Amino acid sequence: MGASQKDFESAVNQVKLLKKDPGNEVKLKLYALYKQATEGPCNTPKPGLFDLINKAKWDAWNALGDLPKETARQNYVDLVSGLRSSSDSSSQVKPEADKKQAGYETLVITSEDHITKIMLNRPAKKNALNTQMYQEIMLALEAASKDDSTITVFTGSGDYYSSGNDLTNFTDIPPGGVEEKAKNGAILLRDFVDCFIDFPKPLVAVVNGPAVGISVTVLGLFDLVYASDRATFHTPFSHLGQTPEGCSSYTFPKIMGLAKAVEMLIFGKKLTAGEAYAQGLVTEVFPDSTFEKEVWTRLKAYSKLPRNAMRISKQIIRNHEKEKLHAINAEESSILQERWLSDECVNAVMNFLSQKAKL
Ligand SMILES: CCCCCC/C=C/C(=O)SCCNC(=O)CCNC(=O)[C@H](O)C(C)(C)COP(=O)(O)OP(=O)(O)OC[C@H]1O[C@@H](n2cnc3c(N)ncnc32)[C@H](O)[C@@H]1OP(=O)(O)O
Repeated sequence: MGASQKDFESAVNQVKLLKKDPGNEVKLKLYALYKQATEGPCNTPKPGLFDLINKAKWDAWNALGDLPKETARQNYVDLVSGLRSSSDSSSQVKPEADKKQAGYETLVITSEDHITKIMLNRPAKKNALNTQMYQEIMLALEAASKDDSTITVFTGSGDYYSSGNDLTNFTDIPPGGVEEKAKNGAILLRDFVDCFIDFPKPLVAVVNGPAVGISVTVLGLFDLVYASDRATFHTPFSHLGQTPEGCSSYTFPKIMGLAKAVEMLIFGKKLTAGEAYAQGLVTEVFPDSTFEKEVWTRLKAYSKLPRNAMRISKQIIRNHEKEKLHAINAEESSILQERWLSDECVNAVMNFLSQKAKL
């Protein structure tokens, strides 16, 4: 026997109580099954090209064709039941409360041994950077620049360092339309990268796993980059109809030479940790089995060095290029503002959102 109307209504209520966000793909399935169960086959007009969210919803509903209402109702109830069991065993990192700084939702920030650690904490989304995470990182860097730590460390929670810009950032269109969205995105990007250019203390990346897009490009503004041998470095900008950011159009050719930078930034060649080390992007690679232990032992020793000497040395090394980096950041952000409106970029993002096409 199929699910009753009461089972269905109860499942609809349970969705609102899920502890863990099931992700866009599942939300689309739930939406489509709900519409099919309550209204039958999709017969509304297809939304326009730029109405990304409603188009994705329409596509999901329309894909169910003539599926009977009763079957849709049963499939909805089964899907929710599966989600409830996996939501109960959610595994986001929850460190000891006394060391953790409050007020951040997408980051876990701890201060210990003169080290402020900023951990990207959206493991279920491979630590993709959504708008909130960009904003929280800027706040965290501002706070770390003033706290009593000597060094600041970025790392990722779970198996990824970060999968780069959260592609769903493109779907939340404001009343001013896609032009306003692109303009706001360029301002956010510019402000975000400026914080890395201006950061006054030694900045360290502990790259625990694969890194994509903007999480790779800003590494050129870090002072140390330690990588697990599981890490990879990927900047698939052309595949996404986009162009380099994070000052990488300048820092990468400077770090690794023009030929290797072009392979990464134009052709999207993914580097292993060993290759990234050979090309100067990574300071040192460690076996994954001993990565955390070796890196943190090293960083704890470094963090005891005199604070002012380290800060002033960073200034001497970096300050003469700051103005240039700000100008490059402004130019890269403004070029991206136009790119985000291009068919190439819109199609690539829609492709990811609708099919979850993998790189
Ligand atoms: C202010 C704006 C500034 C913008 C600056 C410009 C920045 C540019 C960039 O950073 S370009 C790089 C953008 N990133 C990507 O294109 C990566 C897209 N993701 C993938 O290709 C894959 O997810 C993967 C290879 C990273 C991992 O694959 P796999 O191991 O098979 O895992 P899943 O795909 O199942 O991922 C799990 C879960 O996470 C969601 N997710 C992963 N990465 C992103 C992302 N970048 N944006 C949005 N969502 C992402 C994925 O959809 C899954 O979600 P689900 O469980 O299905 O809900």
